Amino acid sequence: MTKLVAEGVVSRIGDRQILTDVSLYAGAGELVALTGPSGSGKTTMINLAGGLLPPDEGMATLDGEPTWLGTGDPRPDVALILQSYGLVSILTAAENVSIALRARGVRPREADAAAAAALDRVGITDLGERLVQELSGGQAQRVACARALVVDCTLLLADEPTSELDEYNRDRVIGELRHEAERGAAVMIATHDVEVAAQCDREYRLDDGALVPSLVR
Ligand SMILES: Nc1ncnc2c1ncn2[C@@H]1O[C@H](COP(=O)(O)OP(=O)(O)OP(=O)(O)O)[C@@H](O)[C@H]1O
Repeated sequence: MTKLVAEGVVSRIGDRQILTDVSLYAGAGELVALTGPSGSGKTTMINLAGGLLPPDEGMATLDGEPTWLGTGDPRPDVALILQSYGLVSILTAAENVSIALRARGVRPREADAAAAAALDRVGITDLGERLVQELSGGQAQRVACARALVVDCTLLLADEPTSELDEYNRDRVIGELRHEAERGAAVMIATHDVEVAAQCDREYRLDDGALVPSLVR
């Protein structure tokens, strides 16, 4: 069974400790919330779990293998929804989603069909041909969600994936992340939104880089 495990993770920037001895896990089929005030270390933990950053101490593993590959690129079976989206602004919404599959060796025609279906899942069927730079913040955020949904990943890490969405679209996106968990992925969502955290199965709360044990559920 797929499992993300972080054990004793420490992250430093210069002299500052950003994460202190963080241990957590997310198993296949689970939707796990990572909450905490602004600056508490959620993005750092998501990036580290996704293999974008190496831990200074401890380890993050997926199915027993380190998520950090030494390059800053995530493993192909890991999908991330980044806080900054990380979309290519001069490509269309559909191209941004399709590219995630093409980069994994899927044939263009198949990738394009899957991209259209993923845009449909997040309610932006009609925006496929629009350049990302012409989209609203909430529309672009849903393109970033579609790009993560399309790859059938084993670990999906989402950093504030609904911060720009109205309630309807927020619940729709969380519903799609739930589908990914039901399909067998482990899903971790960093969020400020108590409504989003309430829809998750378990919650880890960070405060100033450390887990708050009484608020782990
Ligand atoms: N590149 C960086 N250089 C210096 N400090 C950084 C850097 N990235 C993050 N930090 C610091 O690390 C701490 C944790 O940041 P992080 O973005 O992980 O928090 P967060 O909980 O995701 O915040 P938010 O909810 O505001 O997105 C903050 O104090 C931040 O200032």
